[in-house]
Amino acid sequence: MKFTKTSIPGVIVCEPSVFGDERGYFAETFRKDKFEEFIGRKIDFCQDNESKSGFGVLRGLHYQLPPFAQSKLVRVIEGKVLDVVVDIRKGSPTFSKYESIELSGENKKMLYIPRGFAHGFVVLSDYAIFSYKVDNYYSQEHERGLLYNDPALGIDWQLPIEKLQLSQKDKVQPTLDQIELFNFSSDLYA
Ligand SMILES: Cc1cn([C@H]2C[C@H](O)[C@@H](COP(=O)(O)OP(=O)(O)O[C@H]3O[C@H](C)C(=O)[C@H](O)[C@H]3O)O2)c(=O)[nH]c1=O
Repeated sequence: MKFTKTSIPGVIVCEPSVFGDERGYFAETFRKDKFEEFIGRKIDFCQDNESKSGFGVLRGLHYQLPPFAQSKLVRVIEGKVLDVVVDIRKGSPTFSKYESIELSGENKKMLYIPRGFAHGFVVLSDYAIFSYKVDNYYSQEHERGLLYNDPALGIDWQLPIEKLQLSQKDKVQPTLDQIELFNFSSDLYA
């Protein structure tokens, strides 16, 4: 497993070793020991999620408030997405900054997203099967959103707006200046 830092400290690209042979391939997609060694923190993922979406579907930007804040390890099993994370931790040196990366069944890249970030993705292939681990359970009461095209974020989703397909909920999410932020200083992992 290869770990690579990104422009936002704490957001990490993970690339598994893929062992191909005449039958196909094998890859270890998660190793708790190696993962914890690199991020320097214990991690206890407690829930796996999977979603399938067609071309142009944009899911996000979503996060959960404490005490149900979630860190995520996300990957694409089939297809290709542009994955986007936004730092919404008040006081963070990278507050309001975003990082984006193409994740695909082909490149097998994964992204580790710490607590304190809004997350979303847009599907760039005909369809994509998206799979991810979270370290806190789903809590509808603590679920929040951020408007995907908030001008304050300036996210390049790579597709023209007319190609995008969002849920009604995601079309009307609040903007950065309206949402309840995380505190960079508080320990989100207590
Ligand atoms: C997230 C979640 C949802 N649900 C139920 C709630 C709804 O009845 C249904 C669809 O939920 P939603 O439209 O919020 O699904 P997504 O738009 O894919 O939400 C996800 O989108 C972005 C990419 C994220 O990072 C979050 O993990 C998550 O918010 O699944 C559950 O039962 N458990 C869950 O953990």
